[in-house]
Amino acid sequence: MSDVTDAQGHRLDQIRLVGISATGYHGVFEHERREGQTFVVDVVVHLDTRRAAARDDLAHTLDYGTLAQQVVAVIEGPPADLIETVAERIAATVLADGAVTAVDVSVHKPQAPITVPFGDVVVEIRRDRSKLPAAEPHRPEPVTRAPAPAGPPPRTAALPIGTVEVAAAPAGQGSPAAAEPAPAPAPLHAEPPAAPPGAPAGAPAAAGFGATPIPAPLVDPAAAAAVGPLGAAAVAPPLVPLPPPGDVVTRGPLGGDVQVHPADEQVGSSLPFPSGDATQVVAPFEPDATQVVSSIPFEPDATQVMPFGPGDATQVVAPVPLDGGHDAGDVDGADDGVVEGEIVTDRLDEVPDGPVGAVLALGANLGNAQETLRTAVGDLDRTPGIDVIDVSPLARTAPVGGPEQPDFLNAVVLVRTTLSPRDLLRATQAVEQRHGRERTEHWGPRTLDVDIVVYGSVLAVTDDLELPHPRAHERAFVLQPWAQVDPAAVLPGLGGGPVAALAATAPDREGLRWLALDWLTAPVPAAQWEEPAENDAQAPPAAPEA
Ligand SMILES: Nc1ncnc2c1ncn2[C@@H]1O[C@H](COP(=O)(O)OP(=O)(O)OP(=O)(O)O)[C@@H](O)[C@H]1O
Ligand SMILES: Nc1nc2c(c(=O)[nH]1)N=C(CO)CN2
Repeated sequence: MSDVTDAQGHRLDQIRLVGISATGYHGVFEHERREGQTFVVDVVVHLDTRRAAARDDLAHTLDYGTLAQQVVAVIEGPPADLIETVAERIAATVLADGAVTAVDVSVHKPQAPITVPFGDVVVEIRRDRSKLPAAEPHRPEPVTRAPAPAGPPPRTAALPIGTVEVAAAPAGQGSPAAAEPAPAPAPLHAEPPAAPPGAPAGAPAAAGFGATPIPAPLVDPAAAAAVGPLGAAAVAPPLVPLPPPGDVVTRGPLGGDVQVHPADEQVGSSLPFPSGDATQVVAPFEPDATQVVSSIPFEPDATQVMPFGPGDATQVVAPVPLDGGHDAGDVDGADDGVVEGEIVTDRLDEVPDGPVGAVLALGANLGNAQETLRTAVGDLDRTPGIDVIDVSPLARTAPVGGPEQPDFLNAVVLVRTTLSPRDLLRATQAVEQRHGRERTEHWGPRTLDVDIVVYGSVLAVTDDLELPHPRAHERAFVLQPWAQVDPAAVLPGLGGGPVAALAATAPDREGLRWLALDWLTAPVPAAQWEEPAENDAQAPPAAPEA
């Protein structure tokens, strides 16, 4: 495949891991699921290896030993019908490391059930930060698990709710062949994949897709492929002992060659480091206050800012003006040297270097609510600096708080924005106003409400804008639609966590009824408003027949 370049057009370095083989149970045919066969994988990781080289520090690159184990875990993990799916899972796993710009994955199936003599069958894909994988990364189980039952792993498994933080297996733990099957990745879309080459007409569709407790997200597959799971970039590779220096070409632990290819030969270990210290490439999301506090400036690096992925450094924005006139703790505005009338800006006014994923929650319960929401989605998409990436199914929800009022219609919209957080707030408020929003009563009825649920992984508390939205973590009318459109989403910050799990326990979850998947294009039948079914809060309507 062609080279991958950085923003300046320089070829990126590569780590190649070739010929990793393991037994998997992937395939359309029953005998493939039963007996298993050998799968062979090649991976080319595109990244900048200079930082690691300059510091001679494994923490700043991808550990190829871990990479090999992850590949084996996917091969040996939950069966998929297609090697395309296996390739996506591997790509997602590799891209979960924020140091990686792009990855090429080839999955070979040399014993494929093809009825004519053949040498090999290979699926080769490239995924990067704009063409994201259409599968979830491999997430290792916590190490204290009961032994896996004998025999091939199950054909389907539950959505790995609650396994957002990866407890990576320590280096050398067990042989790869003895590794347990990974939990089933959550599918990104509900479209049944086509039968693989060689499969007879009418071969069963992929059972691995959509067979999760949470219904498959109801999105256009093309859009789904462009949208990364929020949790994806939070997965940090485990650290293992540093290999001997200078092993430019060594034998991989699984027999394949692993090669490190610096792209720029002149770059030596004494290279002065460009702006941005390693501390900026921080840490996966940790729901622990002591972990999320960081003093880094709000300068999302374009290569780190992943749509809906907290791969960028966690940013905590205190209400501090850029001129540094405040103490960080000085939030009361008193004696702060601010001249009345002066425009005070803080980091929420800073424009990001590249597009940032944000999640917007829309609600309406006055007027023609569905029409309002539909128009509002269009308004948002037409706003310069905002691209609508995906829209959740529509939910009818019982009002939470406030006076007695009609039920709401709620939906969640995933956007990518180049606006600063505060400009995004202004833009959403402009859309509210366009639809006649009046603020008369706290939590009162409204023609349109648009809240910013998250903006990248920014954590901020200021007078006019709080991120994530301070009540998002407890609102099923936000969490349920969000989990539908991004099942792997993780709400950052205190009280945050996997959105699907939060949704399942949110106090207002019983008040939610799904209305429509295709609500942007089709009217909601009035009958669905009147007679919500019992206990259907977890189940949005089935996708319309193709
Ligand atoms: N993340 C956020 N998204 C939207 N508004 C926010 C956010 N954080 C703070 N605000 C502020 O909240 C103010 C009140 O917003 P709004 O009138 O929409 O509240 P509400 O919808 O009635 O209640 P809730 O905030 O509980 O949804 C806005 O003027 C805005 O400045
Ligand atoms: N069901 C429901 N309840 C609410 C909603 C809402 O959008 N849906 N919004 C509120 C304030 O933003 C308060 N209560």
